[in-house]
Amino acid sequence: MLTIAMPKGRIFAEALELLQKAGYTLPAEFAESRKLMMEVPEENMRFILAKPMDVVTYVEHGVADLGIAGKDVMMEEERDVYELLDLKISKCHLAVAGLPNGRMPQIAPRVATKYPNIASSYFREQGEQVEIIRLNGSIELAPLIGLADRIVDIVSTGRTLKENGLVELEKIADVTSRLIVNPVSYRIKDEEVDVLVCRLSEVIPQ
Ligand SMILES: Nc1ncnc2c1ncn2[C@@H]1O[C@H](COP(=O)(O)OP(=O)(O)OP(=O)(O)O)[C@@H](O)[C@H]1O
Ligand SMILES: O=P(O)(O)OC[C@H]1O[C@H](OP(=O)(O)OP(=O)(O)O)[C@H](O)[C@@H]1O
Repeated sequence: MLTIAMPKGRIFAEALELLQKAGYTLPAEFAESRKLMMEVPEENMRFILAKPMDVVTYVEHGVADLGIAGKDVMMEEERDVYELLDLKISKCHLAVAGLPNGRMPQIAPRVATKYPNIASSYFREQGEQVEIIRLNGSIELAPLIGLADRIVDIVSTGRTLKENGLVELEKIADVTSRLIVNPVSYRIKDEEVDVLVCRLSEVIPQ
């Protein structure tokens, strides 16, 4: 049996659709239920539902064999998991944004973000020393209220930036969701994992 950690939230629906397209029959209540663990004996699979940032933790600890996680999450922390497939769902990108004409102060510019490691390595590579302010959401608020000079955040349609009068300044990286696997599961359940990978590969959007 394979245990798969699914991310709650916006990736969930797209990931579920991909699994269904790949021919997996999943219970109808899966999308609506509040249950966090569900067995699908006919498919010899078990699903757990986790916060997107936590999926990789379940997989790394081996309590889930596989998981679906955004590339942003994979970039933020180096973890002991393998990336098997780019599922090409939940497309977005990581970017630096700020107020139009908002200058970076010479001394200790502040950058608000949910991704402190990505942001600090990005600015380090640019040769800029910044103070990172970690937030958990509504990142676009930070420059508006004077908490930060820049933000590093996900941009998809650009609507959140636009509606808050911010502009994208630099793109950091493209982001899509990935199928990840625990290294030990990959070794001992290789046949089951390979079947899933093959079936998903055939339905990944181009
Ligand atoms: N606006 C977006 N459009 C497309 N994909 C996005 C967008 N924002 C985030 N993502 C991708 O979806 C993943 C999960 O984002 P989501 O907002 O569902 O989770 P979260 O940030 O943990 O949210 P919350 O804490 O509000 O539940 C991110 O890691 C990223 O890969
Ligand atoms: O370019 P857009 O299509 O507007 O999408 C980008 C927004 O989506 C995400 O926020 P989310 O909705 O997850 O809310 P959050 O602020 O709680 O992270 C991200 O952090 C941006 O704020």
